[in-house]
Amino acid sequence: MPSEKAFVFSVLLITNTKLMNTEALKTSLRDNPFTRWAMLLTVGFVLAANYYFYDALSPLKSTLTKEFGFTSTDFGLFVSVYSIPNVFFLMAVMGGIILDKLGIRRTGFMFIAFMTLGALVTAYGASDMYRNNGLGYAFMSSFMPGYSPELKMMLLGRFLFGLGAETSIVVISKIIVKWFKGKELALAFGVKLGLARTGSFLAFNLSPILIEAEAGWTVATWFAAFFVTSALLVFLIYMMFDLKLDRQVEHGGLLSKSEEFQFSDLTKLLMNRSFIYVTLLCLTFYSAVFPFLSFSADFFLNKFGMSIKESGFISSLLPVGTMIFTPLFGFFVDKYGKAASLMIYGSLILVTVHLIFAFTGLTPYVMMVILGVAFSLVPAAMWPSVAKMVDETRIGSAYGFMFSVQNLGLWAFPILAGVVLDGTNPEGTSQLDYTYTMLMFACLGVFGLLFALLLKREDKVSGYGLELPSNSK
Ligand SMILES: C[C@H](NC(=O)[C@@H](N)CCCCN)C(=O)O
Repeated sequence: MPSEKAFVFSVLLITNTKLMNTEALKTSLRDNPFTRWAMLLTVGFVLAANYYFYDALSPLKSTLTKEFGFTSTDFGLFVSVYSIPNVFFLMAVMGGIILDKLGIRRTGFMFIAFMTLGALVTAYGASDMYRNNGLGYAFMSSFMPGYSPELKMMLLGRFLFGLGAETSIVVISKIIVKWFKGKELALAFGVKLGLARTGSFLAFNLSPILIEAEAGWTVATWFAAFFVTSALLVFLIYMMFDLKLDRQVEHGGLLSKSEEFQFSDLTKLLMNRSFIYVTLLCLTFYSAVFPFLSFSADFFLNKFGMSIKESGFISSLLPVGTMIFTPLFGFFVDKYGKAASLMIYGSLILVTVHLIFAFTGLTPYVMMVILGVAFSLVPAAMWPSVAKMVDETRIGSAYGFMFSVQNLGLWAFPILAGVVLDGTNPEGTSQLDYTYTMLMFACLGVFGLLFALLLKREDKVSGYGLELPSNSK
């Protein structure tokens, strides 16, 4: 009889605990749509600041030449140094491993802090305070006299910025999965990209206005740096909610021990042909877009004789297009599939637009919107496709690896674009000819197209179902 009572008591206890756990899950913060989307907006702000800073100096290339004597190669170096920590120290991959070990809050804070420090150092390197023999000026003047002390300090700043920025994107992807898994995940990814691109859009339009400020053109660089600093503060708010959610679901974090990165995972990834093709597409496609975007305002300024403001505005049409189209194509991929085909169409459009830029004088307004369609088709189809090829528990390592490979292109091609520009234009020329630079970007697009075709062909063999709707796999 006592044992019978004990049995009934245990059953009641287990049932009660289960009920309490279910209740906790039901009422956790992530189950409240308002809180979930508010969290997306919070981390979206961090991403927007990240993308704003990345692009803030692109419409100011001619200003940097006027103020500091930057050549096109110097500008290319400045753009590309962002990628050095991610290519040569595999920071995006390492960041993913650190993320698995330390969790979202500590990793996020650490890398966004690096990003902030880098942004502030860059703005300081361009400031009058530094140029009037400020801290570090004498040191930066004491070596490599071929490079100005301004350029050297700004390179150091952008290096630190890049070290933090890429891993913070990986952290934010994990955050989206944490809050939206089993809910509106694909849409959330689309909106996240849209918010990120809002940062680029603002950068191309605000920087040309801010350089006209009474306090001097460096208001543009300080504003960008303070935007990133505010993102660090906003992330602190996110951390409070993240902690609360973790307490509610009674887990230390989203990832379990078995999800931790192992080096054998990388070997498995490298044996997967579909993954290799999508990574190579990521490398070539993004190398034909981001480095192009960094030079685009200067290209419009030189080819069409536009003002800094107008050329910045045209560049910003690319992110505007993506803000609208990426969530739409994401929705399409979820519902109807055709991801591999969309990547082919996106690559084809990219090549066509770059060739038009190289050889014709067609209005860049329409072309940039069309390029925005290409830049929505490929990302909207690419990132969810990786989730079909790679086990969900390895998705962080897979994205980290892709980011590191992609950064090889984001490092090399801005430098090459600058070298090609300097090499094909006589020194001191008043109007730069971009034909060869544009041809270089078109060639990258051709390689992207080839990898997209191979990916579609491979999909028939591997059976990952890239052409099928999201929920059918
Ligand atoms: C998601 C993807 N972002 C990236 O690929 C980053 N590794 C590079 C970002 C560089 C410019 N901010 C994207 O934006 O589509």
